[in-house]
Formats: sequence, C-alpha cells, structure tokens
Amino acid sequence: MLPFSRVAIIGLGLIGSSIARAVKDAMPGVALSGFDADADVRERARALRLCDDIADSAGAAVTDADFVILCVPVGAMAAAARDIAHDLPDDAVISDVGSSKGSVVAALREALPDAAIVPAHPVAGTERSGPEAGFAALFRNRWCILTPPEGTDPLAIERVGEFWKRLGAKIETMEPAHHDRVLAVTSHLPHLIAYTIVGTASDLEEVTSSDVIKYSAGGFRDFTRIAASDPTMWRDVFLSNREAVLDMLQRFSEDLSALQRAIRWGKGDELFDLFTRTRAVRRSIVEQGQDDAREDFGRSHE
Ligand SMILES: NC(=O)C1=CN([C@@H]2O[C@H](COP(=O)(O)OP(=O)(O)OC[C@H]3O[C@@H](n4cnc5c(N)ncnc54)[C@H](O)[C@@H]3O)[C@@H](O)[C@H]2O)C=CC1
Ligand SMILES: O=C(O)C(=O)Cc1ccc(O)cc1
Repeated sequence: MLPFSRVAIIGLGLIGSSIARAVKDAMPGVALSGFDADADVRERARALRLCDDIADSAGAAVTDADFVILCVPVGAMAAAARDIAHDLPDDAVISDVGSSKGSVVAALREALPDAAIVPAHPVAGTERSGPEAGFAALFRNRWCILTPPEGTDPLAIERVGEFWKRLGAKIETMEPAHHDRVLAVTSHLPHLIAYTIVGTASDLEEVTSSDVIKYSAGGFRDFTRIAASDPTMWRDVFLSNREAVLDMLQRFSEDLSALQRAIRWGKGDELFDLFTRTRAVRRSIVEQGQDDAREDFGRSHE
C-alpha cells in the first residue's frame, strides 16, 4: 500500500522538483500538488508538468493533501509553515528537507503545534538550483535522515520512512542536535571552505590577471563546483546551524594552524602522516559505496 496518496510539495527548486519527478516514477498513483512563492518558478513548473496541479497559493496546494513536504531554504521554513497552517487537513503529515534540523524542527512545531511533524534531510544534492535542475534518481542509494521530535506518532514516522524508501533512499533516524553536528563537519564546513578558497583565489586574480582561471587544475575546479551552490540556501544553513558550525570551524582552525607550523618547521613526517590518514578515509568511503558518479553528473551538466 502507498504510504501517502495526496502529496503537496511547497518549494519547487532542485529538491522539490526532484521529489516530484521521483514520485511520478515510483508512485504513479499519487496525486501531486505544488506551490512556489516565485510566480516565475510556478510557470516553469507548469511547463515541466512537475505536478498534477500547481496552485497559486500555499493554502490551496495543501487543502486535500495527506503529506506536505516543505522544500524551501531553511530560513523560509517558518514562513512556509505559517502559510499552510490554516488550510492543512487535521490528519496530514508534515515534513521538510532542510539541511539543518534543530532550528527547523522548532520553527515547524511553533507554526503547526497540532500537526504530526516528521522532519527529514535527504543527504543528496548538487550545486544547482531551480525546477530544471531536479532529476528523479537524485535520492537513489542516498541516506535520508529523519529527526522526529519526541512523542511523534510512530505510524507517521514509518509512513515518511516508507515514502523515502520508495524514492530509493536509505533511512536513518537521529536527534536533531546530533544531525546538526554531524552535518556541520561533513557538509557545512566543506562548503564554507570551498567558498573561502574560491573567494581568496578570486581576490588574487586581480593581481595575477587570468592565471587563476587559466591554470585551475582538478583540486581548484572541484572547489568551484561546491562554491557555485545557491547563496540563499547556504546563507540560511550557516545562520541556522551557527553553534555546530562555529564549533567545527574552531577545531578546523586549530588543525590548520598545526599544519602551518609543520610546513614552517619542515616537519615532513607530520604532513605525510596526516595525508596517509586522509587517503584511508577516502578509500573507506569509496569501499562503502558512498561515492558514485553523482559529481560527474553535475559536471556533465555544466
Ligand atoms: N541543494 C541541495 O543540494 C540540497 C538542499 N537541501 C535543502 O532543500 C531545501 C531546498 O533547497 P533547493 O531545492 O536546493 O533550493 P532551490 O533554490 O532550488 O529551491 C527553493 C525554492 O523555494 C522557493 N521558496 C522560497 N521561499 C518560499 C516560501 N516561503 N514558500 C514557497 N516557496 C518558497 C524558492 O522560490 C525556490 O524556488 C533547502 O532547505 C536545502 O537546505 C537538502 C539536501 C540537498
Ligand atoms: O553538491 C554537493 O556536493 C552537496 O554536498 C549537495 C548537498 C548539499 C546540501 C545538503 O544538505 C546535502 C547535499
């Protein structure tokens, strides 16, 4: 049996449009409605036939839904939840796809105190955004982390897990605070570092004319892909996951200072030991099948 039969997607960018496409493929019997605050995005979503119906208000999109997924930047979750509060059916389950969870869970609970809320984070994406960027296979073999608040109806959690499994994802459940610390180091900090290094190189370019672009080798190119990620989305991630990101950034700065010292004093063995350890990390990720051609997918669409 399908976990849900009438799904509403609020926010039709990369993630919302990927969910719409994946639902059409995996659960063709589901009735899909959608809404986006941007009228131009709504028009493009209609042209792409992403949903059975693209409504002109958030309320109209959710009136008949048994499952509502908020796919907007984390800083817009509270407003998106308030916009549907009036029209949400009593038995509908609410979820989101935000990259940080603590502040989103709090915002959803405040705006929708009586709703069954099962927050989720599909740990899958690209540097692209907008409805054209989505694709149905995005969640296949990727983790989707559920962070339900205490006391959430176990049946609602099970139905949301089943929904994501049908889109091809693997399910994990954890506390919002634990999620935010893990993602701070595995996703948020790497994005911050990429934004920094590309920013530094772009400042230098004024001195070295076009050399930075001309000689950009693999490493720098990889950073530019990450640093091309959506500015609104990532501004919101850093502001909403402030504590965990600042904590990880502190540790990172200390480790960077240690490397700086090793280079200054010619401690080659320290550099060699670290690089050997990090090479092993990469190998174990590849062995666990956590790496695939997704990055190449991104590149082939540049
Ligand atoms: N981009 C990625 O790789 C991933 C993103 N996420 C999370 O998914 C969420 C959506 O991200 P993307 O799809 O990448 O962004 P996107 O920029 O492609 O799409 C977001 C859409 O939300 C709309 N929107 C903004 N405020 C709204 C509101 N109040 N009501 C209705 N629509 C509104 C925007 O007009 C835009 O079309 C974010 O919370 C992000 O943290 C999660 C996993 C991966
Ligand atoms: O494009 C990449 O390399 C990503 O890291 C995509 C991504 C961005 C944000 C998330 O919360 C999860 C995945």
